[in-house]
Amino acid sequence: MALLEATNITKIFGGLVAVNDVTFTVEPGSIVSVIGPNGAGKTTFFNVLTGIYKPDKGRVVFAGQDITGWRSDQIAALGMRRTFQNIRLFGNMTVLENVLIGMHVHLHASIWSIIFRGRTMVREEAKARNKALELLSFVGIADKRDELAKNLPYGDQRRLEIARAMAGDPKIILLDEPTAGMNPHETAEATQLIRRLRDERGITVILIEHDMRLVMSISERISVLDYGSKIAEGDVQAIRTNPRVIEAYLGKGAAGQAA
Ligand SMILES: Nc1ncnc2c1ncn2[C@@H]1O[C@H](COP(=O)(O)OP(=O)(O)OP(=O)(O)O)[C@@H](O)[C@H]1O
Repeated sequence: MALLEATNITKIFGGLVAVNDVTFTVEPGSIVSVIGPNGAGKTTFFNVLTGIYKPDKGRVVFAGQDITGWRSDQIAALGMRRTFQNIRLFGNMTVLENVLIGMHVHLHASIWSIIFRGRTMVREEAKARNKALELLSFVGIADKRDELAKNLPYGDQRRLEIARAMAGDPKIILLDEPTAGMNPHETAEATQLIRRLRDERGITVILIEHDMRLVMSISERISVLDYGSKIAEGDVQAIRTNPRVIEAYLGKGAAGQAA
């Protein structure tokens, strides 16, 4: 059974059809990418999947439940987490606190009592802190646990976002341009991390990404959007050799890079 099934999703802003009748299925344990030129509707589609927008038409089924119209916190609690194109960390909180925030839907104690060490919550707090530290180790920034998030280098902020997304034990993580602004070395490291999410933690991954080298190296399936519509879907080979995709979306240079 598919983990995520979005059927005939349409989202309209005023007169603009940002997502147009898109059907998209994700199998558990896979890494899939959504690509397309700027303004194609990728982020809007993510926003519909994660409950930030309600679709004007269509249905989203996740982990066997119809989640169409659910709030984003309810969807997160069911096991769908995401990162954002523009990093959204709590800059004036520490790295560790940012991960604890990501855990809050799973804790009985309120996040404030954890941060300010409410007496009755000591045991739960210790468990949460240990888990947060383990996640920071997984993404490779445990040594920075006490730094303010805003002081981390850019690549580490992206890692922290992933650790925070992992904090709720998600079944699936949606990554919106996780390597935007990274240098090639950071991008290679991020690629490894995304692969490890799936291979070592069993987390299904959906990726919006403009870096075609990354997309082609990591994706098992790729869906291509343009002007809100899905114009192609398939494995790397099918997308790489699809003339419409090459000409309209990858361009000759990118297609060469991907080959
Ligand atoms: N809240 C909004 N209100 C009105 N129009 C919007 C809104 N959000 C997105 N749009 C429009 O919808 C279209 C799709 O935008 P979206 O951000 O989903 O594209 P994208 O494929 O993610 O682009 P990019 O690769 O540049 O991030 C664009 O024309 C955009 O201007």
